[in-house]
Amino acid sequence: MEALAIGSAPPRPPGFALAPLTRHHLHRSKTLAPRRLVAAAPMDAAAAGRGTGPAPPRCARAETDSEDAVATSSHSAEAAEATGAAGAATEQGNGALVADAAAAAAADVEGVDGIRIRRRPVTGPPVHYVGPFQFRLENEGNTPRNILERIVWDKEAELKERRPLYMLKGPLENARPVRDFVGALKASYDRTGLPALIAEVKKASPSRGVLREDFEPVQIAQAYEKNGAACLSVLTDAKYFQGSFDYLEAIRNAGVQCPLLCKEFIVDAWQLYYARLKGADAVLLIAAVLPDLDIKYMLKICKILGMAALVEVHDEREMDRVLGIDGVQLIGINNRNLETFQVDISNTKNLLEGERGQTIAQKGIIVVGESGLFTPEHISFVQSAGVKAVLVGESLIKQEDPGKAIAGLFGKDISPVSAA
Ligand SMILES: O=C(O)c1ccccc1NCC(=O)[C@H](O)[C@H](O)COP(=O)(O)O
Repeated sequence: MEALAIGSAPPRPPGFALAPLTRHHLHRSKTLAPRRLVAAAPMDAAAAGRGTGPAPPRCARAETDSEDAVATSSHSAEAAEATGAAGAATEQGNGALVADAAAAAAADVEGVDGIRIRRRPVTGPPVHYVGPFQFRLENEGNTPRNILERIVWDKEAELKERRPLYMLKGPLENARPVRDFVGALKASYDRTGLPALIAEVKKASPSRGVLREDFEPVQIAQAYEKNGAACLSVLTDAKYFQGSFDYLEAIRNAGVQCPLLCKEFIVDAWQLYYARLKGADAVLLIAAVLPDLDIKYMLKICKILGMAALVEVHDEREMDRVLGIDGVQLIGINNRNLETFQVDISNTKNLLEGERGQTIAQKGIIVVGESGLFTPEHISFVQSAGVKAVLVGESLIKQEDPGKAIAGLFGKDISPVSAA
């Protein structure tokens, strides 16, 4: 492992000097999306708490407003704040023209960075008070369009509370040694001839609510390991998955040998260091959220930290982007549609057909099939599509004995003991 370079400024891999803070990451829509004045909706817990009262009077205009801005990189929101991006708004008269312009702006974001998830609006939702009542002006620019966007915006707000990076330096030097995540997947595949299992320690999810009431992360992790999981994935997001970095740490400290994936919504390099500090051997990088430049930058940091990166894609476009990035060892194909939450495992097959599958084979990339795997037939379906590993949460965690459920999922006992 290379030496950790943490000082007062975040380390920058060679060739990436100042890249995260340049303004080219910042896409600012010059035209305003149509505005709607609404009573504050429960966008978050705090807002929900405040939103109970008599129906507010209709209000024609806000006194303050802000220009829409879409930041498209992990650092661009900070950059925008630093440069005072929020400005006064002007009202648009022609709704159709404005809608067209908003659509063009959204397409422009994809065109520039290839990401589907917009970053936190620089100004946050504009809030307007009339006497005791609170209103929020909703528009396309400040309203998350799907659950992943909502999660990411909340994550960016949550990260404002983080400790400065230099404070992680000392503890990081004493972090437990990193385990070989990719090696464990390969070894398991070679041992069983079946896709290696990354078993997910997942208490709840936005699509399914609470999956397991009596949630004992360490016990579950131990049971997964005993019954043949190659690696574990530990949800650390608290708000939407009821996860915790403490779970990751506790599992690591309990002597579990399986390498651990920190299942977090990474939007900032700081999270990589923190994940490592808490015992992660691998992290998730979501292509829908991160522009190519951020993925490259984060892959370099992962390498410095000795961690693997599971780069997650949802569709052909994201797959093509990720296949164009050097150094990707693991690609996860998520079968869950972010807009509808529907799970369709044929997504894995579709994305591995033809040239893409060939490129993946040539590059020696391990593909991980993610989400919606419940039966041995599902496992063999994604295996024939080309996956060498699977990431499974719900179908195991909901069973009375999640460890024993592994044999049910694969149609046979895959525990190391059974092979001995
Ligand atoms: O699980 C969700 O509802 C979800 C919603 C929005 C973004 C991500 C989400 N899940 C993360 C995952 O990738 C899954 O936890 C993982 O693939 C396991 O899926 P499953 O076996 O279907 O629990």
